[in-house]
Amino acid sequence: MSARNILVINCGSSSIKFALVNEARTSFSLQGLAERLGSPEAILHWQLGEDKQTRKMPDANHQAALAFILPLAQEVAGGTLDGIGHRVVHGGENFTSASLVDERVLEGIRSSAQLAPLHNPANLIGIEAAMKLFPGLPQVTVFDTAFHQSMPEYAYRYAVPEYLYKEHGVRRYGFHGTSHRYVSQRAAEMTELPVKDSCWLSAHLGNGSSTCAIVNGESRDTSMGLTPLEGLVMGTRSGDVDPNLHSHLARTLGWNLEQIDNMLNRESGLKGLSGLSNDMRTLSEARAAGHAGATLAFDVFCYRLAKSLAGMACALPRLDGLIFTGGIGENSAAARSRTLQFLGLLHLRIDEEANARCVFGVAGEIQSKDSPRILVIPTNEERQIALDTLALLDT
Ligand SMILES: Nc1ncnc2c1ncn2[C@@H]1O[C@H](COP(=O)(O)OP(=O)(O)O)[C@@H](O)[C@H]1O
Ligand SMILES: CC(=O)OP(=O)(O)O
Ligand SMILES: [Mg+2]
Repeated sequence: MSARNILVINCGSSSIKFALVNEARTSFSLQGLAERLGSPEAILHWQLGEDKQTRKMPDANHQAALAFILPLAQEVAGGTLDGIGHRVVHGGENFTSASLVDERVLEGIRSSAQLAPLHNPANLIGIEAAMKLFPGLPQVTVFDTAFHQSMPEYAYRYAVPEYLYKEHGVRRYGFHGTSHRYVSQRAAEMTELPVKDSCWLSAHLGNGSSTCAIVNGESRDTSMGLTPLEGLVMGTRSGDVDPNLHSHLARTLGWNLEQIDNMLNRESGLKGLSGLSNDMRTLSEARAAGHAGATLAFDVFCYRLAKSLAGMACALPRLDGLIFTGGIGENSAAARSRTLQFLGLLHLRIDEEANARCVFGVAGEIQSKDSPRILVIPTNEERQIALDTLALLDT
């Protein structure tokens, strides 16, 4: 049998990553990224072999970007596609592993959409567009939530009445599972610590950000919860706030639920704190120019990240190291350094020269002597989704 080709579509909250993955090769024949979607700076980058191209798509949303991306992938793949793997953010308790798309699966994703309002609708747009263009191909969904199904009950339950869990599914699910799983496996390859005997903290820092405690290759706790709003400060999401903020805003400002949801999911985080941008690159430039809001947003982001990592350490029997990944984790040496200033009590110390080297896709160890390992590992959700898709097609 010749090596198979899988097209992977990863619709994030403000981006679409896509890749044509051949099971026999580690590099992608086609890969790309549509980013800053929904803004005047929306732009599509793709790479075909060595050839890099860029196309500005002002104000393009997910649908508009897919209308360009899918035909491009179809053309490059010719008749050689064996399946399509889709990232789906929220699978609730309905899905604990990858699934072949059918009406039941689509309904399951729709029913979880309220819990992931920035994501599941985007994921569905991707699946439906691909089904229309490639009706004969198997479509597979790989869920962010699946990896965290191994959390113990004391980590996933909220301290609210039991019937809310039993009858309404109110519990912590966690997200970014595909990324946390991928980087913990890569960490094993880089360090020769076997997956089955390893204890990692992982920080996935993108537009959405989360931390995870991974013991022997299994998630034991993670910072996101019922929805991808809990936990860290993110691009436009607040992360943790006092739960009474909701009733406070309703009582004092007369806000309705939609206004509160919108403020917490789309107007908060780095964007809300800085008053400038949700994008860490823009904030880095502004910080260098002395912008007070950008400096505060950066500090709150790093301090809250450190606090979350220290909390996650409770789930580990020992600490082998910390992994940084995601757009900010892979590229912002400044954010890594500032975060580690707050983590001295975990004996985590950074080597600034090594830290400065690990940007733009360079993986490596950045700890100083006598510190547990600190790794920078570019995530590759696309490759992991392709592998999961192939594994499902084999069953
Ligand atoms: N060179 C860089 N320096 C600092 N931040 C960066 C850099 N490159 C990308 N980022 C940040 O990474 C974030 C996007 O991360 P990414 O993982 O690509 O997002 P998504 O969650 O949409 O998949 C943005 O905040 C962006 O500013
Ligand atoms: C779950 C989540 O936050 O995803 P993203 O980082 O793609 O926004
Ligand atoms: Mg992402």
